[in-house]
Amino acid sequence: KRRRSAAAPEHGLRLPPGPWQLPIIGSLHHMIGKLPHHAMRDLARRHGPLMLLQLGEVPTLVVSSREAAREVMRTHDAVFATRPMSPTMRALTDGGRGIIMAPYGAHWRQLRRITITKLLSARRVNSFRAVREEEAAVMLRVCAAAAAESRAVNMRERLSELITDTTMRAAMGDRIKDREVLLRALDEAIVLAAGFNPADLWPSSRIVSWLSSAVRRSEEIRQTSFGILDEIIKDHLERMKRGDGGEVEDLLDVLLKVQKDGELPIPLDTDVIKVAITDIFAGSETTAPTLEWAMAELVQNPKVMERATAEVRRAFAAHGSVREEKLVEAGLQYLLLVIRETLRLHTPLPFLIPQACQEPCRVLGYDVPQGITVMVNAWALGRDERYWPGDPDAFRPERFEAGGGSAADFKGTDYELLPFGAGRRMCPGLGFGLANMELALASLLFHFDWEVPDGAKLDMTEAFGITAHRKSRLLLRPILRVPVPGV
Ligand code: HEM
Repeated sequence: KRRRSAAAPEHGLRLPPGPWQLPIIGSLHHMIGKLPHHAMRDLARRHGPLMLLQLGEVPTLVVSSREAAREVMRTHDAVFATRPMSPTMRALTDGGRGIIMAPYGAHWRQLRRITITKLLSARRVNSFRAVREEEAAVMLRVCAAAAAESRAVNMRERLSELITDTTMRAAMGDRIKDREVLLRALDEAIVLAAGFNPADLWPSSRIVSWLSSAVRRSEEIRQTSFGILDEIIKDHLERMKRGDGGEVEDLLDVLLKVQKDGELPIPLDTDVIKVAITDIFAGSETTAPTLEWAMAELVQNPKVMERATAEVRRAFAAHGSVREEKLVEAGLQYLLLVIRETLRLHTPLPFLIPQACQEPCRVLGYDVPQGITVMVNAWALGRDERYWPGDPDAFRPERFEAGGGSAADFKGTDYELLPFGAGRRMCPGLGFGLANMELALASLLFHFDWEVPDGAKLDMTEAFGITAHRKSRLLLRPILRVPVPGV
């Protein structure tokens, strides 16, 4: 077959290869019937680790090897440190004013600094310890009730509720008006953000944008959530004035204080605070699906489940429940590897968050044009036979132990394992996310054994969406082994 480059071949440029294209749809026909990250892995096997696609009108560079990822995220990190802005994203994020979608520059740099030093620092994450423990206890009580009646638990519901409630309390406390409306708006925003909708694929077409409701709807959603956040901010400011800030300072308090102090080079306006708070929810969307996959893999792999359970029960036998303070002391090594292995196989953001090339650049001998969207197929890297020889698809946390075959970790320096990305735009919520995941998993395994209700094999199919979640819901029956306090 004839290979064609996605971007117009300019004079003397050596563009990366890619599959043949059709008018208007570009390369999209190569992806029909498959999940995008699966389709792009299959295409990359034929066209190579740097591949040009044309997704509708949008020229896209797909990165699919460790070496190519290192070039993009380390060697040329600054060149690729901006985000492409689709019409839907522009509407949802008020033109990229939050941290996730902000173009690279002074505004992003300032928000990133505030996020790292004040919102998601280790100290701040620790300050929400009690919130996490209380919410985990709520989940455990629901599981204990199910166990008492030999009922199965809908894990997706329980885990989503756990993460949503924990995040909500950390972000803006627990006295929230219109909580349900806000959560529904945020949920819908996540679906719209997945892209691959006509308005984002053909941004220049007026007919398409007129026919597609995505941008209109995104605008409405932002207005709804901004309206609710206005009220919440008003409440916070009144409480701060009264000196009644609640027990734990929440993230909105922190941002409002930063705003009031007024010591920033770029004043923090209230709309930016609203998008920044929304970003915290968006970032947390990855956590519950990861926990659900972890539980699914554990029940499918009884030996792993046994070892992880034994480790938690040994560490907390004397306490009768999992306490986060002790969790850190106990250092549940194996459980952490279970999480690492889950993130490898079920990379929650299969393409990370798209980046864009800010200036013409050479990568692995190819010319990469300015403005092109860059997608790193982290999911494909995590399952690549070259980096995980022998059993790339097997769930085997032991692979990360000494002599187990891989020393890779997800800290952004091992480019075959990139669930949190790497470089300047790497996830600043790693600590926040891990704290939630560790406590939740340790608690579930400490108190209960888990089984599939009819002993059937689980369906491990993934659903379409910006996060790689399970297609079928996960129903598991808990069997109480250690009493849940207060039940
Ligand atoms: C399992 C948990 C999580 C995973 C796998 C994950 C993954 C990612 C990835 C892949 C990126 C893009 C990195 C890049 O472009 O190189 C990212 C960015 C980001 N994440 Fe996370 N994330 C998680 C949890 C969280 C949590 C809990 C929060 C907030 C509380 C959060 C906040 C953010 C923010 C604000 C960014 C944007 C950073 C920027 O553009 O400068 N994440 N995350």
